[in-house]
Amino acid sequence: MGMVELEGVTKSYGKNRVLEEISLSAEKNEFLVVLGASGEGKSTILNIISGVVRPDKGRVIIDGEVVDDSGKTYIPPEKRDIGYVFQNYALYPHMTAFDNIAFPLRMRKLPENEVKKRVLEVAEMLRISHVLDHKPSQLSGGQQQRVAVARAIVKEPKLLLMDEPFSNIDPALRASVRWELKVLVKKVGITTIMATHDQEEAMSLADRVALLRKGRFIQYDAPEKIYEHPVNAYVAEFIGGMNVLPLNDRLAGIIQEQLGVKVSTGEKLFGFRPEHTAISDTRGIPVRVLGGEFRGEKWVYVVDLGLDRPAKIFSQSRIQADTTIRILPRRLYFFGEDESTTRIEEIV
Ligand SMILES: Nc1ncnc2c1ncn2[C@@H]1O[C@H](COP(=O)(O)OP(=O)(O)OP(=O)(O)O)[C@@H](O)[C@H]1O
Repeated sequence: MGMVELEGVTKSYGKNRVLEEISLSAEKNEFLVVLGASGEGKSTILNIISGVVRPDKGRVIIDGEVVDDSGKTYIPPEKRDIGYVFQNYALYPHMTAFDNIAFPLRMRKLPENEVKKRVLEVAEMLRISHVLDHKPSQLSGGQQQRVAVARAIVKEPKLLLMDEPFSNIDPALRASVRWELKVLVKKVGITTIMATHDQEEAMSLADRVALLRKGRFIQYDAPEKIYEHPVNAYVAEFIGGMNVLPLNDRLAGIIQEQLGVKVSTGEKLFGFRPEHTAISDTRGIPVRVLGGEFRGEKWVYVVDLGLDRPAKIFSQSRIQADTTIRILPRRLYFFGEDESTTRIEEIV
């Protein structure tokens, strides 16, 4: 049994069905990311786990204890031993960083010398010792986030929940703050569930990603597995930006002739990743180069395959716009009528 289990959780707000029989299991010390577009219900999931919101149906189990069975059993948030980092951090504005972090310990009536010891320890770990006498308004976004994380973990909870914890941090700093946070939660050894809409953030942090869409988890797996084996065209595009394109008779013919892969009837879409595409002089799918952008380590080109939408490819060298080239994807994905993945073909 995992540290956190959701079993068949359903939640509606009025007529708006937000969660539909979702189940989830996070192992002890796992870093789980709930990924979904805005409004898909990520915060609702965290709120159900923390106990702020109750499910209509299903059960919530933390460390083997049923904390909500959507009936009589309901353990309130303050008794669930959870640390919560809110999207806007929700620091108490009139308190110093020290007092913010100390707050959950003082609520538990710990002796003041113990409070001080623990606050100083966690502040050092998060490198905010020098700003402990500052009020939130005197802190940078990154420092505020660290105070919020410190406040959430200072009582050594069983579980850490974080709702979009990087959204208020300068994009240039996000990658390093993200990395620090991952190192920290692994060092402390705490089961973490984080909500985000940012697939790159999810991929870089998660042991496993639970991808939420239309009230359900459509894929729940390690980031590499989702990247390599997306269950459908939506996941393929959302995770890592695969080119997903309609498969007409002309393209099916080119794929068979040039890449040696026979297309089956019923396969309606095909896909390939920009980073899996080589440019070939001898064979491949002919495309017209519409334009490109220099990104330092590579060029990103938009190319036209004669379909209703263009594709992206990466290249190490400059290609003239308006020329026709041949592209050779290393791996091709095929999707059926309902857009689920039918097969993956390695091109040799
Ligand atoms: N208290 C509430 N009353 C009514 N509707 C709500 C309530 N809380 C959330 N909702 C609705 O439930 C849906 C899911 O909201 P939720 O905040 O869980 O999504 P989210 O994925 O976290 O989105 P975001 O990333 O924008 O915060 C939305 O349609 C939202 O309007």
